[in-house]
Amino acid sequence: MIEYRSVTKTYPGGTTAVDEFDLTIPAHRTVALVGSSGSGKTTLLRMVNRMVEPTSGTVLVDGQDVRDVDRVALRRSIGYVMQAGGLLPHRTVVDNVATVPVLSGVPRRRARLQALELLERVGLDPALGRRYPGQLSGGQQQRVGVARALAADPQVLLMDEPFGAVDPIVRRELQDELRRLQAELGKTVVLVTHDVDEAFRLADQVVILRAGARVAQAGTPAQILAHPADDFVRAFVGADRAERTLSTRDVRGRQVLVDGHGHLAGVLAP
Ligand SMILES: Nc1ncnc2c1ncn2[C@@H]1O[C@H](COP(=O)(O)OP(=O)(O)OP(=O)(O)O)[C@@H](O)[C@H]1O
Repeated sequence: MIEYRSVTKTYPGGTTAVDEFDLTIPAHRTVALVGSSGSGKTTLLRMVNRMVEPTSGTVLVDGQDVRDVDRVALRRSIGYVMQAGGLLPHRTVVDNVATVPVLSGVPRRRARLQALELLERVGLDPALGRRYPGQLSGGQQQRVGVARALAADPQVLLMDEPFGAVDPIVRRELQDELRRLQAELGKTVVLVTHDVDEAFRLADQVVILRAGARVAQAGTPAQILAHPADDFVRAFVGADRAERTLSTRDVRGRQVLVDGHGHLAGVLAP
């Protein structure tokens, strides 16, 4: 479980990126922080592993104030996936994945074997382990980034625009993969994205942020879509977008769903 209690972050230049933020993220759930550029999403994420320290307030992971945990130990115990993988270019894929376990004392051979298993787990051929990151596609690099974040078997996974740098088809594949992994592993995932569709697809809870990380609305995707809190949320999620407004029609005795463009969206089960 991750708790933000009245957290504020004012950067040295005077920008208050996060203003009195409160949120509880239950264990084993995926929460998406969504908002436009500069709304404080990355700042919020990085406060969990102390890459950013709050100006005031407290962040707790499993009931423990992160300030009371050694920074290096904390960072190694929390998986972090960033945009474009963030891989070390001069290390092979397998060594990228094995780095944190080796630093934490796992013998190199065992760490490499585990890394090969992890590559398989994220849908990559382990033979790619011998390559360098520059010899992989963007989507493959992102998968390696996920494998690396999982290597220390963390309870918490922080993901900052993890699929931002790939094309829409690969993005969709990676999203499906993450859903599968999440169903299998049950980590506590905090996902930062500016893509509301991605948030709805992946998260149990979605938090929509205005500037200063002020919560415009928090809820399940269904709650937010059905009852947007205000015009800001409505505009942000496009609740009235044609592809989201569905209605039923009777076609030869079967109920079919059509979207606002009149395109078939599905068939209702009898
Ligand atoms: N190291 C820093 N020093 C000064 N100001 C910063 C720093 N990091 C972020 N900011 C400012 O804090 C605000 C929030 O930034 P943050 O990166 O958390 O937002 P974001 O929602 O993740 O944005 P994006 O989607 O563009 O990544 C912005 O106004 C940004 O300019």
